[in-house]
Amino acid sequence: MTLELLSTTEMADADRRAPAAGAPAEALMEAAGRAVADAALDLWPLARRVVVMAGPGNNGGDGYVAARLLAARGLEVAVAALVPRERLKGDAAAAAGRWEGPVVPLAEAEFSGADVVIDALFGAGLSRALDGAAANAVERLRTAAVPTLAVDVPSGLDGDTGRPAGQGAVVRAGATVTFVRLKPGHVLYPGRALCGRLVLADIGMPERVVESVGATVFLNRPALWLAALPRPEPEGHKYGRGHCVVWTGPEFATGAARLSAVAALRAGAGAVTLIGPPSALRIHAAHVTAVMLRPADDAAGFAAAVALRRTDAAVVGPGAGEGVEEIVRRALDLAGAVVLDADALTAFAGRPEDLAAAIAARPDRPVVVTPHEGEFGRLFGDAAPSGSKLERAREAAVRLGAVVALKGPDTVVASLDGRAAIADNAPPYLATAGAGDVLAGIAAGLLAQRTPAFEAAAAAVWIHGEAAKAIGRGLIADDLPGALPAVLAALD
Ligand SMILES: NC(=O)C1=CN([C@@H]2O[C@H](COP(=O)(O)OP(=O)(O)OC[C@H]3O[C@@H](n4cnc5c(N)ncnc54)[C@H](O)[C@@H]3O)[C@@H](O)[C@H]2O)[C@@H](O)CC1
Ligand SMILES: [K+]
Repeated sequence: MTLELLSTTEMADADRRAPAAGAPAEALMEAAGRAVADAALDLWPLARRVVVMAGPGNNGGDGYVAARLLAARGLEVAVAALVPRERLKGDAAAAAGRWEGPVVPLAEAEFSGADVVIDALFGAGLSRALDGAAANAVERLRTAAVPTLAVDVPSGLDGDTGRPAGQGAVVRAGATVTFVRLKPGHVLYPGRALCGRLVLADIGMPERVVESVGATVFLNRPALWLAALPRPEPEGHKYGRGHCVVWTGPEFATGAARLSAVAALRAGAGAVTLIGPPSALRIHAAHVTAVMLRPADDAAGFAAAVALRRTDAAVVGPGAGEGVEEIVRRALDLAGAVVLDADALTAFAGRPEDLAAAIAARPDRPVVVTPHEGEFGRLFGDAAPSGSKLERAREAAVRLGAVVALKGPDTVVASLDGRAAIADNAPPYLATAGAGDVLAGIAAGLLAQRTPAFEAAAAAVWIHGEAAKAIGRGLIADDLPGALPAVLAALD
């Protein structure tokens, strides 16, 4: 699968440029309709009766093409039209003109007799809520519970945000056929769930047209960052693979920091040191062997411990405890790269500009912040970025001057240069206590080896998801570091 995700504006741009590049719009529509018909036959081979809901634009045009091709294959097809055919324009009008079967007004369509409903009401570019006969049809379709194949997106879904356009109704599809490239709304929740199974169809859009729109959002897959991952040098020294430090909080909350430290080591850091109160280090000593321990009672002690040896990456946050602002500041002062998570972000609750200023004081050294939604909300307080998850992660990256991994089932990694990666490989059982601490450690382990920040964060997110998949149900965070070698080996 190609990695670029096209925004609806970029997709419309590509549509406009296609004819000059040798791909006339009517040929693209014919190919799109054919892909829809093929998917219907493929996914529901026993279906005999099909209702095609056709909207006022080109999405409806694709529906008319699919109707014609399915009828030609002997299926009983009726079109349920949102607007009379005479009101269609351009290619959609031409496609509707070639449909010789029955057309009923959408308001009068009967879904319960159909084996499959094809939803060609609206495409990914819809910006306002479905209303009138369209909204009503979505509700009737829901109660009829007929399998539904969506064209481009389930109608009502905003293809950029993955949320209902204008907070209106959205079709819940069993499968969705989209064209040329996936859109962010196919991957971001709740869109991903509403799409059902995704089919990406090649409709003959010239590749150079897609390249010319300059996509900046990508599916998070190895091809995006593999070339940036460290390759151990055969003659390398352990410090050549980077030294990572992890701040540990008090003795009764050591687990999180330990998960980060072990994950950083597993991700390939040459050496990892836990730094913190001696009482906490005694607990760590009972659990870890390869991780080094260095006592420090406060921020000054932390700074002294960090300064003892070159520190290529630092993790502050997992199990750090309250009031770690000063530890964060020292880490930002002294370490090569810094990963801030959990308590480190909460220490700046409602003061994101203070964190941004501390980050700005160390230009050219990477910072990755890894909030979940709760930490994100606390950090930004009343001035929290709004919009889709993609927009919020991107705005946060710019405001903080850091790479942001906004976690969840569709983790978005946003860089400062506008690139973003959306993950689609996290299994649901990854939502478990301590999993985020492991993610912070993987990112730090990669950063310690000089992986650039965006690539390190995106790779960490993907690797973390794959490790979880390898473990399966019953996963606890303690299992994740041990699952990393197999995932990393598969990348070699
Ligand atoms: N991307 C591509 O390369 C191709 C796209 N095609 C199809 O073209 C579609 C996009 O076509 P359009 O841009 O015409 O988009 P739509 O088919 O979604 O229709 C948009 C039309 O609906 C109107 N509208 C928007 N919101 C409305 C609302 N809430 N109530 C009533 N009317 C509303 C708009 O004013 C506009 O006229 C895609 O979804 C896809 O199915 C294909 O035909 C072929 C190639
Ligand atoms: K649709």
